[in-house]
Amino acid sequence: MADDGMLLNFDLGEAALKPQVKYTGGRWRDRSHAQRTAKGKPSLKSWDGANGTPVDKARPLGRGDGDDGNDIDGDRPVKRLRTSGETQGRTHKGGSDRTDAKSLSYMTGKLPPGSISSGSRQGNHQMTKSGPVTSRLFTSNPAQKTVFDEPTEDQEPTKPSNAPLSEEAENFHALGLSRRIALHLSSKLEMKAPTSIQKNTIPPLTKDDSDAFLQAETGSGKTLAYLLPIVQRIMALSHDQDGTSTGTKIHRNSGLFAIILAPTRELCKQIATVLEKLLRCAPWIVSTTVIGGESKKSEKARIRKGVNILIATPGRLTDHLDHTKVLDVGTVRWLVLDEGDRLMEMGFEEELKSIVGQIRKEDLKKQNAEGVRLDALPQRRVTVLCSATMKMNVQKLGEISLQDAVHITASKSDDDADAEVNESVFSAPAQLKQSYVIAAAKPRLVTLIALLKSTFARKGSVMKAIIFISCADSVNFHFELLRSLAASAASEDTSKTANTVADAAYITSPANPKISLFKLHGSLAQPVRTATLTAFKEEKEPSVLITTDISSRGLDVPAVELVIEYDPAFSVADHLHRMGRTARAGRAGKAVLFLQPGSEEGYIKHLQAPNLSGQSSDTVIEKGFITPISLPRASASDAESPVLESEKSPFKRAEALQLHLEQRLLESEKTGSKLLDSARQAFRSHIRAYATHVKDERVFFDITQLHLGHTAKSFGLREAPGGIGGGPSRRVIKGGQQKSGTAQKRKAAAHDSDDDIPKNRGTDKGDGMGVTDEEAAKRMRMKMKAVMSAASEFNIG
Ligand SMILES: Nc1ncnc2c1ncn2[C@@H]1O[C@H](COP(=O)(O)OP(=O)(O)OP(=O)(O)O)[C@@H](O)[C@H]1O
Repeated sequence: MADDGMLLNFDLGEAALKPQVKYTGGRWRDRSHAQRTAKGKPSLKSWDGANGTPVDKARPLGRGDGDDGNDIDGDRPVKRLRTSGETQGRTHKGGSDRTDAKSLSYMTGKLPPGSISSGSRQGNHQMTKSGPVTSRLFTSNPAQKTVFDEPTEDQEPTKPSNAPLSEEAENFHALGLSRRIALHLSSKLEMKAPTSIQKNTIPPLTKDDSDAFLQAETGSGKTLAYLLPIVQRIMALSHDQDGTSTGTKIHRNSGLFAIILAPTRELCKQIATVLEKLLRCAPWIVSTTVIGGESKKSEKARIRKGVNILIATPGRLTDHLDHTKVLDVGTVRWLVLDEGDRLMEMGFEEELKSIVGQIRKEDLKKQNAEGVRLDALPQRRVTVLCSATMKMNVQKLGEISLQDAVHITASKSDDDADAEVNESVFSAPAQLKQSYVIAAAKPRLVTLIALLKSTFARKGSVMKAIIFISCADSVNFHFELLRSLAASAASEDTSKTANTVADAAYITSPANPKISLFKLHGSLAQPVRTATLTAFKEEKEPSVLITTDISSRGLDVPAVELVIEYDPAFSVADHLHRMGRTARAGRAGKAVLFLQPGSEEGYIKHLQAPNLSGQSSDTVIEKGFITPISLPRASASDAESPVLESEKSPFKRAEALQLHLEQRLLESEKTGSKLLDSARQAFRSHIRAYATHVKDERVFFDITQLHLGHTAKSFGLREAPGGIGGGPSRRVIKGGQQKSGTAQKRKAAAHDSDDDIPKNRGTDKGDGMGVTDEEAAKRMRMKMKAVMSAASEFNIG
């Protein structure tokens, strides 16, 4: 019975069970009174002997909130027993926050309506007959310290800080771009005026030959800020400002003039798309990508045919520099390092040094192979470093790559720019509405579902949302858990996105009966990654992308209106990049950060975000589960979705949903769906990933404060699985009690599927998102060792 999900959810207090006397006949009030007198309980108020304080009486066996029409307390809301250490001050409207065994078991299909099972409650756990326990959702959660501000009246909408400037004030031609480009931007790309960073970048980069460090908010148009001057100056070889031909013909074999490096394949492809659109006004200029995960042979062939602008991941470019003889960097005038801090963070320092070194080593050719003078191009090699945030490692990258660089920001004056640098206010776009939810570990999962459910309750309120999760295993699990069962059962789909796109369950509403669910992480094959991202961008129905930090940088999907950080980012800079997937180019957007009560609450102040609003998981659950929850259909042929209709209050629905999810996991063992295994694996990787927050922020994300049992519940597990660093199966990390085998720890670290850590650079020299090899494992161990110093009791470094 351990795993059959038959739960006995009765609250009998701490006292030993006494034999029950059953009273029949007469009025229910008299029966109730007699029953209570027999138990020596004169009134409904009881006394908590342990605390010496009066407490609300726990509900007797088998009496519900009216589920069975046998409610002894009539309409009076029945409160649950409060136990020590439990969150204080919760008042759940509409009755008890717990769900009776009877209704839950009925809901999970294990008990017929009307039947009652017996058992005993131990602490805050529910016993099944054979002993294993399942912890209740709303009890024994750590108390939250944060006091939420009263919601203020609707304020004036904040003026977007990353929007294009007004057309009257600025235009691209006035900044020094040719009429041809300016016309193309306004007529074909619908860009009439530049953004601030474009306004400040285009003039110096089109006229001067200095290196530059571009820094501006997410979604402020940095890509075009560096691309436009490059295209302008290459075009100037063959056409003057008014578009008149200079008589010089430039074509794909005229030389490689610019190399753009970006940390992920997705970002490279995105930059390539922007550039392709731009080059439609100068089709004689040819660009291409060289990125990991694609055929090196065809990349070589494209390089041989000739290319003027190359977009690459550092690993793959180093590979081509070493092995592709036709790759001549003598004519290269620009090296752009997009998302510079991320490039360094991913461990590409050696590759970057090698690339910069090789490009500098080559003599600068003043004319190309055909003898065409390259005077319109910079007379020295220009390096442009680009990021929304600046970490210390960017400084190092600057030292490696920049010489006499100018620092260009979106600010109006140099003074403002200095202030930005000094104060490190590389903030989120002003119009982005930032908020956080304090959710304890146990109700985290249902809180997420409640948030999504209220998000999609109204048609058109949100079209696209992104959920950030710390590691690939956890992304896989949450995708499988939240997808429609009918879709996974009937999987005859052989397309690339067969396992990464599905209909969502649980979060649909009458207004949005179809919501598409997507998953993306670095352990997926490159064609799957590309197809999934394209499908997400093109999806017309409301859609949710569950992803790792692989999507946190540069990804530009303008229709994203909501970002949820279900697992907090590993650093504040990453947090800014994640939130920056919404509120782009002046659009509105919302970002919600999940934090747990306790040390994580300190992160709120650390963020120093203006107008950051907070709410409790109770509030989210109340809003989200105000209407019944649709459970997934068991098969495609089921006409109606089963709905949790028997549960009437949002909190009862939340508990019922949690039990349903736990039940699904247990039943998956029988059906062979591997959901339980996936949950266990996700849990392990999640714990490991939690230990990799940057050192300065580990005071908030303190692994010693994590309660493994409670965290397991957020993965639908009834107990914490073993295998975290090779230790025993049930552990609570507290006070450095943990010990585990080193060999297994190394193994665990080496197989961590966290996308934040490059794994594949020893062999394919790609972008670090692929199969683990020995060298990568060694580097990873070193990195893990470094980041794990504060978690030594966890011993997985
Ligand atoms: N002048 C402009 N007018 C209107 N839209 C623009 C303009 N410039 C860029 N955009 C749009 O703004 C969005 C964000 O641009 P981009 O991806 O270059 O931002 P970014 O600053 O590089 O962001 P991140 O730091 O997140 O990578 C894109 O959808 C782009 O098409």
